[in-house]
Amino acid sequence: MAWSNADIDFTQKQNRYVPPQHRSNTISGFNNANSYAFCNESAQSGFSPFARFGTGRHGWAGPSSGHFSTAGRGRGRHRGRGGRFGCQERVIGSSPCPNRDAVDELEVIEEDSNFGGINFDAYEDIPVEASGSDISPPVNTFAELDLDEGLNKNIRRCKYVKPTPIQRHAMPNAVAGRDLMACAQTGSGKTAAFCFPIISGILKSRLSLPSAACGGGIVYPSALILSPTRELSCQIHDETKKFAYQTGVKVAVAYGGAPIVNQLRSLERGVDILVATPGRLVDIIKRERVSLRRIKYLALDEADRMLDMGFEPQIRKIVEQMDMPPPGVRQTLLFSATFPNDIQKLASDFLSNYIFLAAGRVGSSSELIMQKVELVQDIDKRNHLLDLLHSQRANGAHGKQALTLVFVATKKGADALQFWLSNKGFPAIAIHGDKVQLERERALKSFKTGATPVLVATDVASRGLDIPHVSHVINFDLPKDIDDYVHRIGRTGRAGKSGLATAFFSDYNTPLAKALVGLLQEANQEVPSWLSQYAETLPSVGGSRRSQRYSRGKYVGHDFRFTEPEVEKYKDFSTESYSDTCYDMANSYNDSSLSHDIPDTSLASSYDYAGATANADYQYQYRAGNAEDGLNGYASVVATGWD
Ligand SMILES: Nc1ncnc2c1ncn2[C@@H]1O[C@H](COP(=O)(O)OP(=O)(O)OP(=O)(O)O)[C@@H](O)[C@H]1O
Repeated sequence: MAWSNADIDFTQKQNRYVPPQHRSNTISGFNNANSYAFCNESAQSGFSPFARFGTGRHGWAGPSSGHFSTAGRGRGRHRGRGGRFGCQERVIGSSPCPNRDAVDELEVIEEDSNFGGINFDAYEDIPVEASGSDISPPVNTFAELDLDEGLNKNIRRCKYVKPTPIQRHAMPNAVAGRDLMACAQTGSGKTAAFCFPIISGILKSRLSLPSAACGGGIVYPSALILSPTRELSCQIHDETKKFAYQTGVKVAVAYGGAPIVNQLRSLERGVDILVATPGRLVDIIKRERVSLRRIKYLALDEADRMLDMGFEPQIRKIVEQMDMPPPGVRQTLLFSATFPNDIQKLASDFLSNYIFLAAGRVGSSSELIMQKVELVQDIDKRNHLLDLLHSQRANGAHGKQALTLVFVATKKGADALQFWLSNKGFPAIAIHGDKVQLERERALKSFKTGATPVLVATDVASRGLDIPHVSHVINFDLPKDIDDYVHRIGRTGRAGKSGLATAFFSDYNTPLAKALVGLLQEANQEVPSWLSQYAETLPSVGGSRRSQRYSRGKYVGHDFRFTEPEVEKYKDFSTESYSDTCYDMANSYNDSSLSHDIPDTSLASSYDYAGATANADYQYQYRAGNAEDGLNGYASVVATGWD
C-alpha cells in the first residue's frame, strides 16, 4: 500500500532531534509510529518524495542540523555495569577514566530479556529517512506484512517479536516489490530486512512457477544474496535457512576456500536462494552449474563494500554480463551500515526507481557502543593491550566469558599478536586472509564458543559478523577509513545490547582524527581533548574521502540523488530540492592516505591487500583513476582476501 499526500501531516515544523536522555515526557513531534510527516520545510509546500518517520513513542522530531548532543547518555531504566571493563586500566596520554559516568550508566540487556535478547527501546528513537516515490508506510508488527504462515512461524521461533526500525520501513516496501538502498546501524537487523521479503516473495510465486528449477544440470535460483566474505556468506546462509525452515524454500551457499564439489552437490538438490561470495559464484557460473537467468531478487549485503574498490568490477560482471534480468525486471535490495555518496552513485546503476532508507544517520555508529580513544604510540600498544585485558579479567563479566575482538592492520601483525598474547596468558586466535578456510572457520568457532576469548583479526572480520557476547572491540591499529571503523566497532553493541570499543590512536592515525571526532560527537561520546587538538592543529593530510565528510563539518546523511549537485540530474524524479542539512557530494576524492609512508603495522590498509589469493580471478584492479571521475587515488588498489 502506498501512502499519499493526504496521509501526511504537513503542519509540523522541523525541530531538532532530541536525544532520548534529553526528552521530557512531553511528546513533541508525532505521537506514535503511525504518524508520518515531512520534516523539511520545503516539503510543507507541496509534494516531495521525502518522508521521515518517527519510530517510537516520541517520534521523530526532525533534526535540522543532524548533530546529536554531546552531553551525557544516561539511560536511566537499565541497571548499570560500572567497572565491567573498568576505568582502571592505564591510559596512556589521555585523561584517566574519561567516560566513567557513561560506563556506569551503560545498560546491560542480557540474553534472557524480552524479544530474544533485543532491546527495542534502544532503537525506538532512531529517526528514519525515506526518499523516493510511492513509499509504503512502516509496519509495527510482522503480522501486518502478510507473510507466508510458515515464515511467520519461523519468525516466532527465532523470537523476533517485533520489527526493528529498518525492518519496519524496509520490509513493506520490499514486499511491495520495490528496489531499496537501505542504510542502518550495525547490529540493527538488516539481514532479516531483506531475507523475509525474499522468502515471502518466493513462497507467493510458488503458485505460478516451479520451484528451484533445474534443467540440464543447471540450477536457476530465484534469489541471489551476495556478501564480501566467506564467513558472512555462511552466516547469512544459516540465518536464511532458519527463516525458511520447513517452508520448502531451498537455500544454498557458495564461497571460496571450501571444496567446490560439496557446494555443487548441494546445488544439484535445487536452490531457490543462493548465498554467495562473488569469486566462487563466477566460478560456478562459468562451470555452467548455475544460471542467473531467473533471478527475481538480488540482495547485496555490505553493499558499499561490494561496490567499492576491488569488488565493483566483479559485481558489475555478475549483474550485467551473466544473464541476470535487468533492473526493473528483477528486484534489487542493497543494504549496509555505511553508504558514501560516491558508492550510492555507483549503486544506482543496479537499481530501478528505488527507495532510499536511512535508519539513523548514514554511516553513524550505534550509541549502544561506548567508544574510547586512547593515545598510544606503536611501541606501547602491546603493553597497553595487556593492561586492558588484565583489567577486564579482574573485573569479570557477569559470570560470562567476555569476548574481545582485536583488530590489527596486517596478517603478519595478527599472527604475531596472537602468539604474543597467548604467551602472556591470554588465549588468543587469529583470523585473516592468509589462513586456509578451515583455519578461519576453526578460529571463528573457537572464539564464538568462548574457548578462545580473544580473536585477533584483520578487516576480514570487520563486516557483518554477528557474534554474541563480543563485549569489547579493540582497534589495536586503527583503519584508515572511518567507515571501516564503524563496521569494526559494530561487532559489539548489537541487537540492542551495549558494548565497548577502545581505539589506540597513534601519530600515524592523524589523518583520521577529524573523522573520528565527528563520529564520536555524533554518537554522543566523550571526545578526548588531545584528539580534538590533533583534529584542529594538524590538518587532515589526506585521509580517505569518506573521512573528509566529517572534516568538512557535514555528514553524508542522505540520498545522494537529492544532494545539491545531483538535484539537476534527477529533476524528473523530484520536484523538490531537499533542504535538510547533510549535503556532502563526494567531490573530494584525493585520497593521499593510500600513498602514505606508513609503518609496517598499518601497511596492509583496511583492505587486507596481502590477502590476495593466488587466483588471479579474485584480484581486481580498481579502474585507473582519471581526472574526470576524480578517482585518481584509487588507481592500483587491489582489494582481495575477502571473497
Ligand atoms: N526483529 C528482531 N527481533 C529480535 N532479534 C533480531 C531482530 N532482528 C534482528 N535480530 C537479531 O539482531 C542481531 C543483529 O542482526 P543483523 O546481523 O541482521 O544486523 P545487521 O544490521 O545486519 O548488522 P551489520 O551491519 O553488522 O551487518 C542478530 O542476532 C539477529 O538475529
